[in-house]
Amino acid sequence: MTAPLLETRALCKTFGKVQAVRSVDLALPRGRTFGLVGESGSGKSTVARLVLRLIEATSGDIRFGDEDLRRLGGEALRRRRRRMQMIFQDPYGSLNGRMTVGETLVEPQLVHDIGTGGRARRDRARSLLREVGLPDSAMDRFPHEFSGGQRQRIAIARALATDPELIVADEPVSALDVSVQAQILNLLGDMQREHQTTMLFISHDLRVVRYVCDEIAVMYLGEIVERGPRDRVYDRPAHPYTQALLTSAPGSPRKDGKRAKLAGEIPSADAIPTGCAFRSRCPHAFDRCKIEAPRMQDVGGGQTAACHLLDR
Ligand SMILES: Nc1ncnc2c1ncn2[C@@H]1O[C@H](COP(=O)(O)OP(=O)(O)OP(=O)(O)O)[C@@H](O)[C@H]1O
Repeated sequence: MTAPLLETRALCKTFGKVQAVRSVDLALPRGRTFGLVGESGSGKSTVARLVLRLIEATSGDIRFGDEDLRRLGGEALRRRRRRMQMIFQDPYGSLNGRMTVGETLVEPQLVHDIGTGGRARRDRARSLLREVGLPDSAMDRFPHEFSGGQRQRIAIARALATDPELIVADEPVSALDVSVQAQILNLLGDMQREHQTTMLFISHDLRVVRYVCDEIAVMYLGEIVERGPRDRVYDRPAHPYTQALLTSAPGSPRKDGKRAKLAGEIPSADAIPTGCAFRSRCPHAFDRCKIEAPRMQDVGGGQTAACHLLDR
């Protein structure tokens, strides 16, 4: 095993009384796609913003390569940022409508001092467009002239323009028509492999995550409750929350009727249940779950989960 590209230890973020991220340990292997799943409000986007240092952590560590990301400032942080890019859910909002596609792809190169001269940068922009399946003629057009899927292609090309080591994709296909989602997921997968980029892929949709991720972590109310290689987590989910998410997913193949669907709403992050945070919705909750928070434990095959049932 090579050292992970990105690692967090006991990462926490509070917004007043809201505990958005609670002691998250992550390790993203280089050149792989790591999926972070959970319902809306589980803290996924906050983790993304923390690791890109768009917001400051309340406590905990973030290591990027051999650097302590939370201590970086000034020029060193700027250099680091060049190696990290984000792809957002909304390709309409994330592209500047007043810039042509060519300008959109040249600008990050300028900001980060990549390439020498306008000509080289425009050549690179055209080659990025071709990579994401758009013609050279797109260079002089504006984002609004493209469909949602095409705009997400432009956003992917822009993310690649600085040759990043890490791409954080936050719900990158959730705003797209279902018919276009698979194309964009394929493209992201191809790009990731081609460029050997490490990707943190965030989605509430387990089907989407299964499609692209090598490893998966499941978040609930700011904590990671289960983690492991993709097939292990899908085929043998150990945590009742993961089981319920899988049973509740549209098109779920699990028709064995043994597993409960996800009941009720996720509690508010400013009133997290004591003990196990999932107990208020867990069909298996018992006394111990009220008083003691379960620790992550090994369930074999590189999979870990935090549930008292595992001790039974
Ligand atoms: N700037 C903020 N101020 C206050 N609370 C916040 C802020 N950002 C996030 N939160 C809260 O933190 C919790 C986690 O939010 P976050 O957006 O990270 O979840 P998520 O899993 O990404 O969900 P979604 O998909 O809806 O964005 C939520 O309760 C949210 O309301």
